[in-house]
Amino acid sequence: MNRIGVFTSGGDAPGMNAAIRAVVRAGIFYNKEIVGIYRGYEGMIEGDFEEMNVRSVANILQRGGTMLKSARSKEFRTPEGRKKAFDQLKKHNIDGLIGIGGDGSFTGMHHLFLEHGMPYICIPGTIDNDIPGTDYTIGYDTATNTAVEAIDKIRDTALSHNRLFFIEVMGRDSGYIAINSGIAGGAVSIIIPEEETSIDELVEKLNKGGKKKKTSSLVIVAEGGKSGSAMEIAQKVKEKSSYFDTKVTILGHLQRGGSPTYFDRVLASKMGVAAVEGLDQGKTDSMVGISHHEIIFNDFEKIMNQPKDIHKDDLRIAKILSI
Ligand SMILES: Nc1ncnc2c1ncn2[C@@H]1O[C@H](COP(=O)(O)OP(=O)(O)OP(=O)(O)O)[C@@H](O)[C@H]1O
Ligand SMILES: O=P(O)(O)OC[C@H]1O[C@](O)(CO)[C@@H](O)[C@@H]1O
Ligand SMILES: [Mg+2]
Repeated sequence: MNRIGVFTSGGDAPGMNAAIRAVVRAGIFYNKEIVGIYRGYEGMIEGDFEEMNVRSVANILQRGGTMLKSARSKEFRTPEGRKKAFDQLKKHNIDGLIGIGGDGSFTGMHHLFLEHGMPYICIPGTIDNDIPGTDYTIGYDTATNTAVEAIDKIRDTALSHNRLFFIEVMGRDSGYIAINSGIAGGAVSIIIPEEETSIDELVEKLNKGGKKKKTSSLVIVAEGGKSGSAMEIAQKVKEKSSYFDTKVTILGHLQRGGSPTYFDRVLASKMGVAAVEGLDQGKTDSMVGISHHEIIFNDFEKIMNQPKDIHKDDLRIAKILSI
């Protein structure tokens, strides 16, 4: 393994830059050549490559976003698109890949490996924390802290105006950001895609709070849930009870940006070094992860066919605390 390509793919996540830096510096430390691939699989198909050196990654550790830029590529989902990407990698003598991205990006690398034998290691970088085989993905801690900061601010207005707020957080089909920002932000209820939510039970809970002189409430809603968006849930609640002055805030992409927390920087640094070492030692079709504070590797087949369990106990705790 002499020349390693590094890229970021899927939604950007705070800490991706720290991971790129770690891959480039560890690669150079182990006498490898490192090639940066711009715009994820889109840039891989087009051959948008650049040689990286120690200085290419100076002053990026603390920055949000990704200096290599990111993309979602439709073409890479096809065997023809992946063949084009592989031809570009061969043309540039790249003999191993380190991709930083979410479950979709990992699946893409797996297909490239199956079809063309390109060795790779995935570094889990997504705010969603929705990849099995690691306790944490890069960006999740920062995004959840950002959500909590926003929730605290909304609470000020909720309290001052006696309002009920529905706050929608990101997480595609994953309730991680919702559960933990909900616990940290003192939400009365947390609605996640992994669990059915009864609107009647929610209204009953809110009414109960109202009777106990609770004048304001925050409900955290994860996007992509079966009960609908925060806007739709708020509407359904309004139809069943006119008791509340109701507002909706969608936090959206502000959760994806900003300077990474210390946790995400350290996680990204550890995972970046481990990915280079793993690839150099012959590991492939695998993802670096963290479990009980230890760096681990998991093969694609072992982890990607199982759902990541949402912590049922966290939901239980949220329910106890929101009486
Ligand atoms: N099943 C698949 N087969 C081949 N390529 C895939 C597949 N799924 C995803 N990809 C590729 O990976 C890219 C990124 O995937 P996706 O948009 O799902 O984001 P992700 O990596 O899961 O990150 P995030 O969820 O944080 O945005 C896709 O645009 C596509 O090019
Ligand atoms: O920025 P885009 O492409 O709209 O994607 C939004 C999605 O990306 C994420 O931020 C990360 O996967 C999800 O939480 C969200 O559903
Ligand atoms: Mg994903």
